[in-house]
Amino acid sequence: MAERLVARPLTREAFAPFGEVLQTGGAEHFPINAGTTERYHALAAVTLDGPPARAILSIFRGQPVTPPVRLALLERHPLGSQAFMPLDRRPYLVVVAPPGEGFALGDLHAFLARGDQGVSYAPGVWHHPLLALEAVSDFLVVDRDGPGNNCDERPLPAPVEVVLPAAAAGAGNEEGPR
Ligand SMILES: NC(=O)N[C@@H](O)C(=O)O
Ligand code: NI
Repeated sequence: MAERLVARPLTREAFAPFGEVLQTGGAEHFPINAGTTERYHALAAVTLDGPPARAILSIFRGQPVTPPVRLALLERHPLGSQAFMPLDRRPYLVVVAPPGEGFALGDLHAFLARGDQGVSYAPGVWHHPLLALEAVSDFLVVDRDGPGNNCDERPLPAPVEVVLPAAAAGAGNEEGPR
């Protein structure tokens, strides 16, 4: 019998122990380009620790998962942050646990992210690899490329199933607060 983990809506406050939420709502912003563009500034910083490395931008094309989603492992990137921004503006799942040498099932948190929200995992934060929902979905990913081991995987102590709260199941892509 798998442990049930209910996903809750992603908010900056709830995600703060794990990193930043990339969204326009609540962000510092100002007009640029003679007022033709609004800059939502410094939503997150890119962290590159360890040996000299570079920040790179990639696109991850994720196959969708169908809740209830059964998890078997988490991973972490001890030497750098990793950010995901949905390009198809579909909701997706984020599962995290605080940084540290390990984690217990009680340390896991699941979030349902809207299609207008990205996340940036702080270095060392345990997280599940990309969990797209509904359809094949592209994500812009910003993370560290360089020497040193920057990906540790750790099996869960027991199977976990992530379920969507009925209320959030229809979250879809409606925009967050602006
Ligand atoms: N391994 C890899 O590039 N992807 C994972 O880090 C992930 O978080 O999806
Ligand atoms: Ni990762």
